[in-house]
Amino acid sequence: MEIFKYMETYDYEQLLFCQDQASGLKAIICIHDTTLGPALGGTRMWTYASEEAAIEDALRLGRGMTYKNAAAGLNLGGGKTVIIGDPRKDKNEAMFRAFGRFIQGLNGRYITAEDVGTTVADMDIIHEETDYVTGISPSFGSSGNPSPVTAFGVYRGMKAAAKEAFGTDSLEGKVVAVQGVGNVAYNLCKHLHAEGAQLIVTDINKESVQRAVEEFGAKAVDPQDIYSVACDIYAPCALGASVNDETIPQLKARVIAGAANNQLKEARHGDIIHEMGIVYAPDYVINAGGVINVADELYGYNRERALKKVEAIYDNIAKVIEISKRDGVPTYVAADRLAEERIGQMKNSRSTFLQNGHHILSRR
Ligand SMILES: NC(=O)C1=CN([C@@H]2O[C@H](COP(=O)(O)OP(=O)(O)OC[C@H]3O[C@@H](n4cnc5c(N)ncnc54)[C@H](O)[C@@H]3O)[C@@H](O)[C@H]2O)C=CC1
Ligand SMILES: CC(C)CC(=O)C(=O)O
Repeated sequence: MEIFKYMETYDYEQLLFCQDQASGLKAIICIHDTTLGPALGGTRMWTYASEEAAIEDALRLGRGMTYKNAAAGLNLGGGKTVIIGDPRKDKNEAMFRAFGRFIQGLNGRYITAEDVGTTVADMDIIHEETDYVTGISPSFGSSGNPSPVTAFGVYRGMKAAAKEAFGTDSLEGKVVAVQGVGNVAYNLCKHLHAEGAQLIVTDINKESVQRAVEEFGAKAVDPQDIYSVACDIYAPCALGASVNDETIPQLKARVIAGAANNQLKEARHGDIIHEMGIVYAPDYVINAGGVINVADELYGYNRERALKKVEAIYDNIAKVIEISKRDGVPTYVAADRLAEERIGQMKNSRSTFLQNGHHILSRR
């Protein structure tokens, strides 16, 4: 990968490699765009097949956060971190302390939170070194684990997409195929089960599947079979790129609505599903509940206020569908237009000179 070429193509600001030998920390922080404010995005810990795969993930996820935060109406830019390692084996206190010091060194340009492989406990350790971390324990006045709130937002967005596809936003009796029943999807399943949806689930972790079977009466299938099951809604809630050339021909669903980031392997897959008449709820619009929740900490966390904003993901998905129909474009393009319009307007207003920080004559 030609990194600078890639950064230039998608207008990235900064990519940082952080290494701490004693703790084994290998982290890549990507700051994509800070037009709207400091870059906020979680930290993913994963066993990447190669360093290149980790860099690509950081870059894609960081850019996704710029669009997510802009489309959600947050005054935040986009960034993300990936830590290379196995979250079940390689974590230690010193690793997250070292990482916290690197974040502190950015002086507020980047604020972190949880993502796949990291927990509230990890954020609490980072907090020992920096204030630029959200989703820490509620005892600090923070919002805690973002996953249940992300799930609530996905549930709301799924209803809006269902309204478009089925003429009603009731999910009662709808069959939902859920890929990955981790932190977010477990909570999503709770909402869906309560509304009377039928669940088909899969996960590479057998215990997670068993929990969904026992608690929600879900039907379990093998990971490779989740794409082809007879269902109304496909909810990708594991990792990215599950909508691709191999899986699209297998899909029976009329709606794709789930929590995973970067669901489309490539943009053209969004065009294909659009042509097939599938209603796709763009990933970064529907899964913004977590970031909306942690961002509320910047104003003094108020859960009621945060949940009200997350509830409105229903309206945001409806708006994206409306733009898609008005402009005759797939929903992923409509979502990009929504985000880019806001960033573009702010970029322009920021071109006005303002003397921030030191006085221009302070060198005297
Ligand atoms: N946690 C949050 O608040 C937010 C999460 N997301 C995204 O939602 C997705 C899920 O996040 P979490 O629930 O927090 O992560 P998680 O790690 O708790 O859950 C992911 C689940 O997917 C399973 N999985 C991985 N590969 C799989 C495969 N090939 N087939 C089936 N299952 C597989 C894992 O075993 C795990 O149970 C991720 O893409 C994450 O980036 C997006 C916004 C916020
Ligand atoms: C988990 C969130 C709080 C932020 C984030 O990284 C995301 O929305 O993907």
